[in-house]
Amino acid sequence: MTPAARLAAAIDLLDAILAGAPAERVLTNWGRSNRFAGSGDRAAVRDLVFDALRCRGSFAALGGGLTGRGLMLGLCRAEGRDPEALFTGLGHAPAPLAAAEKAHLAAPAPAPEELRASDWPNWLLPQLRTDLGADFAPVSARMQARAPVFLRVNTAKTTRDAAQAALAAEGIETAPHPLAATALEVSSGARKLSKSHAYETGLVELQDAASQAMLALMPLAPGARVLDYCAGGGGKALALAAACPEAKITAHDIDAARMRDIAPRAKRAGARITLAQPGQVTGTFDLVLVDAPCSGSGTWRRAPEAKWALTPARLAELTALQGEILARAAGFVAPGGRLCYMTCSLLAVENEAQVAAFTAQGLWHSLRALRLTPCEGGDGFFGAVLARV
Ligand SMILES: C[S@@+](CC[C@H](N)C(=O)[O-])C[C@H]1O[C@@H](n2cnc3c(N)ncnc32)[C@H](O)[C@@H]1O
Repeated sequence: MTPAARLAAAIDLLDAILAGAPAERVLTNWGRSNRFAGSGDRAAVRDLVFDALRCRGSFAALGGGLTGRGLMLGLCRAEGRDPEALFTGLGHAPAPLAAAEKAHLAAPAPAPEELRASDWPNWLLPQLRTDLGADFAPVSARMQARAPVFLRVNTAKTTRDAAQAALAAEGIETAPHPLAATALEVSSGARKLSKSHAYETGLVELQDAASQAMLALMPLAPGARVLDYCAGGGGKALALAAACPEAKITAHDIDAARMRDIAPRAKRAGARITLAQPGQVTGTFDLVLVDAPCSGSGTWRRAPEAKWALTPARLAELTALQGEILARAAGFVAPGGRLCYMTCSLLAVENEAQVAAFTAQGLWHSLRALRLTPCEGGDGFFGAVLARV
């Protein structure tokens, strides 16, 4: 496919997504019904679609409208590509520019800070400005770019240097990342990863560097009993198992289906993780981790659709749920144990305010907390370690 044909495909897909269809489904269906498109084409079209969802506000403003075509015109303008050379109507290229489009593209663009702000949901802007303070502008700029691909080295099986060498031998170039001693940032060859020997034999796992940095917060003694109360696909449980192979780790989630990948992932990693059925946790634990359901605002570079789907009502539901889960999970902490609360959110209402509300009852206090934003390289993340008063 030519670059112009890829733009034309992305325009159609974005129109379907803007009409309410989920991006992943739209992309999968397009791949199935356009078998001529090779893996390079599919990846390029996917990147165009996700770039446009991430920068939806600014591309629409630059391109002249919130439509697939407006977004792709905005992308061309943001990247300094000449739309007239691509929108030619020849072959599979998008139709040539109309007079009104030419006039819009020739008019001065809004100021960069106005464009960056428009890539957040408008209703959330006051909250974000308050919560991020001086970090608002740099975080907004980071959130417009694609997230890096990070790996966690499974230190139960190998070292970071050895994992890096094994990956390089398979054409996957990486560099150590300062956020965590286990983190490697992939600089090329990311698409080879899932079929690589290093990945299949559990030397590395996909995990954001900020997520890895959060694990350093957690007190882990050999033999500790650990409960990952909101385990999902087991990212945190697996990292805990790698950091402390002697720990006795139990994974739990309200939705058993979400935990279905834990067994194969643990097998690959050589980790032992016990699964608890929803609501069937028994006993007490030295460490209880609550990686709470949240807005995911710290991960919106990777999941930009979620950014536009969040509503004030959903955020209120999530914060209420976070408080309930924290209170329930606290009941599983053994005397002298620790409760660790985490989110991948940038919003204080899900982070500091949640910890403040929990500790205000006077039964628990916060020992330490860590807040990371994409300015440190990884996703936005928050973690706090709590102990009984
Ligand atoms: C942020 S995700 C967990 C991600 C996971 N820890 C990881 O690292 O891959 C939050 C999880 O909380 C689960 N959850 C939601 N409500 C819950 C509840 N009341 N009790 C336990 N888990 C819950 C969701 O099903 C979801 O899998």
